[in-house]
Order: sequence, then C-alpha cells, then structure tokens
Amino acid sequence: MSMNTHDALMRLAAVIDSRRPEQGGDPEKSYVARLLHKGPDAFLKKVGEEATEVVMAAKDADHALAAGGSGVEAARQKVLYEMADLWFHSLIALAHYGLTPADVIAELERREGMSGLEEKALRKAQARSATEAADKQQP
Ligand SMILES: N=c1c2ncn([C@@H]3O[C@H](COP(=O)(O)OP(=O)(O)OP(=O)(O)O)[C@@H](O)[C@H]3O)c2ncn1[C@@H]1O[C@H](COP(=O)(O)O)[C@@H](O)[C@H]1O
Repeated sequence: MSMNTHDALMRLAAVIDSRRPEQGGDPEKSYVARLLHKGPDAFLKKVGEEATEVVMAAKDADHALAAGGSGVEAARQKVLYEMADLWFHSLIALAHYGLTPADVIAELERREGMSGLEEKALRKAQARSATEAADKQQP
C-alpha cells in the first residue's frame, strides 16, 4: 500500500470521526452524521446492502468475463464502485466502535506470513483439545 493510499484512508476516517454526534456532527448537513445519528441498525444495514451489491456486481463481472467482449470494463468498474461503497460504510461502522483503518491494517500486518490453511488447522486442533479437556472434567 502506498503512502498516498494510507493517507487517503486516514483522512476519510478523520472526516468520519468528526461527524460523530459527540463531535458535533450535524445530521442535517452530513450523510455520515445522519447515519451515525440513526445508530448501528442504520449503518450496519448499509454495510449489508453494499456487501450484497459487491457480490452481485462480481457475479455480473464473471459473466462478462466469460462472454468476453465490450462489457468487461464496465463490469469491472461496477465492482470497483460497489467495493468503494462497502469500504466507505465499513469505515463508518469502525468509527462507531472506536476503531480506525490503522487498527485494521495492524491486524492484517499481524497476520502477515501466516498461512490461512495452517491457521485454520491450528484453530480446529485447539477446539478439539478444549472439547477433550471439558469431556475429561465430566464426572
Ligand atoms: N465516500 C463517501 C461516499 N460514498 C458514498 N456516499 C454516499 O452514500 C450514500 C448511499 O449510497 P447508495 O448508493 O446506497 O445511495 P442511496 O440509495 O441514495 O442510499 P440510501 O437512501 O439507502 O441512504 C449516497 O448518498 C452517497 O452519496 C458517500 N458519502 C460521503 N463520502 C465521503 O464522506 C465524506 C463526508 O461526507 P458527509 O458526511 O456527507 O459530509 C465526504 O467528503 C466523502 O469523502
């Protein structure tokens, strides 16, 4: 991720934070302030909707790719557009819970180099030994 990408996310997160009711965000003047003012049900619903729109745009893009031809570029743009909406609304949710893009990036950095398959196997093994330990405690 370039420094510019990082900065843009941080700038947007700072604007979103300034729209929180405690920071004086005005629901009459700001879309973000309005969503935060309405509360979790409102912005979580948007996160769900935008995620669904990403999936639908991606399915359309897959069909366009399979068919070839001139529709591919427009379909890819639609995926990009919907993904931006999803990121944007996810940033609003993060702000509500006192989290920032930097926190998400730190979590991804923590996972860096960790194989997803190894992590999954480890998690299953831990769950199994927890169950075995609980079984042993049964009278
Ligand atoms: N990046 C965005 C951004 N992306 C999308 N949107 C808005 O998100 C809304 C929801 O998108 P939809 O496609 O679901 O539109 P809709 O069907 O009208 O939505 P609803 O009626 O369901 O709310 C639209 O009104 C978009 O304008 C955004 N609104 C704001 N920002 C950023 O947030 C900053 C602060 O915005 P305000 O708080 O409005 O000043 C802006 O300067 C921008 O940087």
